[in-house]
Amino acid sequence: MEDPLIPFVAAGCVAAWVGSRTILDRARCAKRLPYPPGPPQLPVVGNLLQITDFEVYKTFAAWGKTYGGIVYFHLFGKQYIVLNDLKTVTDLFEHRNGRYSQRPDMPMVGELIGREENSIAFQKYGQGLKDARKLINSWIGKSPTNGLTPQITASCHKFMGTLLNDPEGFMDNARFALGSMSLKLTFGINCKTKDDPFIHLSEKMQHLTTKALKPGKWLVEFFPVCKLANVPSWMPMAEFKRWSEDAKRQINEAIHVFFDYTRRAVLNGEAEACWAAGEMLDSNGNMKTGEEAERLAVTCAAMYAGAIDTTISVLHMFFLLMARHPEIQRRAQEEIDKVVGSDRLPEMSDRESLPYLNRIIREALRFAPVAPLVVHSLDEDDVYEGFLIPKGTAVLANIWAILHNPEMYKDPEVFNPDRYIDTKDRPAEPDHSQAVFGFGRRACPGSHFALANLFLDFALILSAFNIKPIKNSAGEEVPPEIKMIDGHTRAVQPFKCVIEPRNAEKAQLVRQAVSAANESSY
Ligand code: HEM
Repeated sequence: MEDPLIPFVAAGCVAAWVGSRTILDRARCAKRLPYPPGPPQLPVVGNLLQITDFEVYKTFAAWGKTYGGIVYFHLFGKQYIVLNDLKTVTDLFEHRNGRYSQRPDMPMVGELIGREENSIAFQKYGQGLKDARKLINSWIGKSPTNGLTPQITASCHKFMGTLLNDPEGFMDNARFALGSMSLKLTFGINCKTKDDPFIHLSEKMQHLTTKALKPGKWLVEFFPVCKLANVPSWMPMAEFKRWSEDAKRQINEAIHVFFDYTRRAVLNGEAEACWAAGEMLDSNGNMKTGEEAERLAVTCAAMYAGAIDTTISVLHMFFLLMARHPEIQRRAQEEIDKVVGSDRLPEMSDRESLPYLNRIIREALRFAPVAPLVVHSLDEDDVYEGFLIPKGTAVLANIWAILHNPEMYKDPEVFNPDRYIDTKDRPAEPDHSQAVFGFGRRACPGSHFALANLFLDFALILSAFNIKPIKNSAGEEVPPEIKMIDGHTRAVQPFKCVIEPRNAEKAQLVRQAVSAANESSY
């Protein structure tokens, strides 16, 4: 813990709280139904000592083998349920979505830095969230790209240009390409370089949110009853309070910086076509103000936040997988060459004609789910298969366990795009890759957009470039290792690979596409 409060105050509160919770819980269970099964718990800390693994979803999956698809545990009395298989997740998050669309209380990220109010993903379920999701759906919710193909294509082409000119910087360049496309589509902001102040501001917001979400970092997450969140920030050890106040201020300021940029452009008659500009005026042509404008500003800011860490994680993983699997890369290139020919680059309209590439996308999503655990909650008690699920429980869908279930996927730790087709030796395995986008009424509203973007990036990269492992001093190729950074989304640890054009003609096609993209208004 970085910010421990006065230890004896905390200890007293903990003991009192956990004691009262335990008595209440026992009384409740005696009268009512049992909680789902789970591993044995210690007094006070509950299951804390059993979830020290940094890939905690693997621990949960192992619990699933002993206790079944639905597992109960607690940390300092805070109640959790893990759903380890597709059936339980579908039963609760999809079939009972009216009940399981809430987010649990998250004191640091939700309350203290204000993301319950100034984001979509951490917002409590209610009319405000429904309205925001409706708006996002009208921008990007429909299949396949909601008329955004030219914008996505221009952005992907510019990214291809950076692979030619700065292949070693591919990880940062990919992030910049996605981030700048997001700011352009949402606010009409044109970012030319990675040092653009709007990019910096967006990244700052991501960084603050990620820090607030870091598991185990904040004592306040576990002891809401002590009202740690309410301690005055001047107290000597209330560092977490001072940090969160500052983070909240920075996030709120940033949201308004973006929004005000577009508002000024609209008022000056200079606004580029973008989502924010399209929504700012009411039906009488007057600028929206007050709560309405505030809600719009928050919804717009959510687009960068929702898109960046998720999509970039898949894109980085793709480079890594291609460097590790030259035979898969070659097969995909052969498919693309056959369909596209040699005198043009792939386009969005080629999507249906490239089944092997589409299997690579599915398999990349399954192999390394970006958000291995997705958390929902409920506002009233529920009963499932005879077990009590108390209101307020953090209910975690273990997406990693679902997509790595050895009963469904042979050798789940192997990257194998062919697992989805029938062979003479075995039937096709099911495609549940959509699970990586979450479930029910909280499912990702950006999934169609993300998949279209990933398709075009993957197709263009494979069409024009070879991705290879780097060589060691003995001249041998050393495939990059799969190493992840865990957080609320999983990120690929920085790695190196060789990216070079397949031939001079492909490099020329990329240059032409980049010039056209730079000349376009996208
Ligand atoms: C590969 C890319 C992506 C992945 C894997 C992904 C995954 C997810 C997941 C797992 C959730 C939580 C779902 C749940 O609670 O059940 C989510 C929520 C969300 N995503 Fe995505 N996402 C991706 C791309 C995007 C993009 C491109 C956007 C927007 C442009 C976006 C916007 C959002 C928003 C606004 C939410 C919050 C929804 C809510 O809480 O109601 N995502 N995403």
